[in-house]
Amino acid sequence: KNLPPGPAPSSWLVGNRNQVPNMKPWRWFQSLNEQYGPVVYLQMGRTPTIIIGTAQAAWEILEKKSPVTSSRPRFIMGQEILSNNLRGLMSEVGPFWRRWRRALHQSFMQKTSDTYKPIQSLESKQLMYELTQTPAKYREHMERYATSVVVVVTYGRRVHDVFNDEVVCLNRETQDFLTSINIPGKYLVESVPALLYLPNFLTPWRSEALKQRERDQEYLTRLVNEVKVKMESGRAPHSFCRQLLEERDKNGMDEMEIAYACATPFGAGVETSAGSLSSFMLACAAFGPSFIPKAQKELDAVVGPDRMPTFEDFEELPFIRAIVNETLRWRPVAVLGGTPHKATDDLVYQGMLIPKGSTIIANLWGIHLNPVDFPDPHIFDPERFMSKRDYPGPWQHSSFGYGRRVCPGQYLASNSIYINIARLLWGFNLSKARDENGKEIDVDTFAYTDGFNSIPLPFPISITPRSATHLAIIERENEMAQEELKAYA
Ligand code: HEM
Repeated sequence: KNLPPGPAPSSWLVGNRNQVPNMKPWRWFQSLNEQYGPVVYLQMGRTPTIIIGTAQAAWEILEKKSPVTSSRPRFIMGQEILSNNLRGLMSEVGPFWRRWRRALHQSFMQKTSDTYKPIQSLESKQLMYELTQTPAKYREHMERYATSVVVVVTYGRRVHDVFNDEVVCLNRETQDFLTSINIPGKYLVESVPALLYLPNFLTPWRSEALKQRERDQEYLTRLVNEVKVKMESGRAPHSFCRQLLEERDKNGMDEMEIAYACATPFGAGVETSAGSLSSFMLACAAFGPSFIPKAQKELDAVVGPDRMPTFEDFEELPFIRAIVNETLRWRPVAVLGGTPHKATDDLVYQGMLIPKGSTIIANLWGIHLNPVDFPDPHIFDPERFMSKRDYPGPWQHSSFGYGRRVCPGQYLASNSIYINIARLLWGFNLSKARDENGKEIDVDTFAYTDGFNSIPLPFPISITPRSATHLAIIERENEMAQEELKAYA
C-alpha cells in the first residue's frame, strides 16, 4: 500500500529480478522512470528496491533524508566473505564505517585535496608529454596518470607502468575478483543467507573468496609495512597511509583496518578519474568543433601560448570549468550512482512509502539524461553550465552522489579532471581520426562498457600539438617535472 508505482513482478518468489536486463540495466531503469515517474518500485527477490530517476527526487530522498538513507545493503560475497567486513565502501553505517569515513574525510576534504595539486600538476605534465610521443596510447597514459596520483597520495610512491607495477597488478586482481562476485543474482547465498551455515566442503564459492582474501591481506599489509620502513628511516613523503599510521591512537584503527582503508582510493578513484577523461576525449571526437574553438580562445586569452594552464587559472576559465561539468554530466562514470544505498527506516516521499530495508539506486544515467534538466541530453554542450540553473546540490550535476555517502574523493577527482582538460585543450588539436583514405572516422558515443563503472570502449582520435611553441613548452615542462618527481621515486 502506498508503495511507489512500478512494473508488475513476474512471480511472488523472484519479483522483478528476472526482468532486469544483464546489459546496461541503467537504460531499463531510465525507461521505467519515464513510464512511472521519478520514483519506481521493484521487488528484487524479497528486497524492495527503489529506482530514482530525477535529481530533485534523489536530493529529497538521499540528501535531505540521509540519516535514514545512507546505509548499504548486505554484500555477503564481496564484503562479508571476501573482505572480512573491512571495506568501508560496502559497509553499513556504524562505528567501523564512521572511523573509515572520518579518516577519508580528513585526507580528501577540499583543503587537504588542494595540497595534492602539485603532484597532480607534475603527473599531468608527464601525461601531456606522453601524448606527444604515443598519442594512440592515450587511454593507457590517462590510466597511468590517474593511478600514479592515487598511489602517490595513498602510499607516497609513483606508478611508472600500469601493466607491470606491483601495486597496480595486485589491486587490479582484487578489483576484478570483487567485480566478478558482486554481480546481483550470481550467488544464491545473497538471497538465501542461511546457506552461510553449510559446511565448507559444500560451499566452493566460499573457499575461492577466502583464498583471494588471504592474498589481499598479504599484499595490503606488505604495502603498509613498506611505508612503515620508510617512516622509520625518515624517507616517507606525506601520504594517506602515513597519516593513518601516525594517528593510530586518535583514529582507533587496527593494522588490518588501515591496510584495507589504504586500498580505498585505488578501488574508487582510478577507473572513475581515467574513465571520465576518456569520456572527455570521446566528446572531443564527436562534438569538438562545437566547443573546442571557444575553449581555445579562452585559454589563449587567459594563458597564452608561452606557458601551460595551472590551478591558479581556474577562476579565470569559466568555459573550461563548464566543460569539466559537462564531461561529468554527459556520461556519468558511476552510472548507477555508485554503490546502492539502504533505507534503515520507513520514509515517505510525496505520499509514497519507501519501506525500511529498501535498496535505493539513484540512476545517474536517467538523472543526467533527463531532458527536463538537460535539454538534448546526449549532446555535449558546455553552454548549459555557463549560467546557474535551478538544480539541487553544489556541483550543478550529480556525478558524486548524495548525502553521507557522497564521494569523499570529489575534490581530488575534479582537480584531476580540470587540470588535464585545461591542458589538453591548451596544447593539442583534438579531432576525429582519419582512415587511410583521409576520411574522418566516426565515433559511437554510446559504445561504453557494461561494468559497475561505465567507461568508453576504445575509439580512435587525432591528438596533435597545436603549434611548435606549444610542443616546446610541453617538452620543457616535462623535463622539469621529471626532476621534481624524483622525490616520489
Ligand atoms: C571522476 C571521478 C569520480 C567520480 C565520478 C566518483 C563518483 C562517486 C559516486 C557517484 C559515489 C557514490 C556516492 C553515493 O553512494 O551516493 C562515490 C563514492 C565513493 N568515492 Fe568517488 N568518484 C570519483 C573519484 C573518486 C576518488 C579519486 C576517490 C578517492 C578517494 C573516491 C572515493 C570514493 C569512496 C571511498 C566512495 C564511497 C563512500 C562511502 O561509501 O561512504 N572517488 N564516488
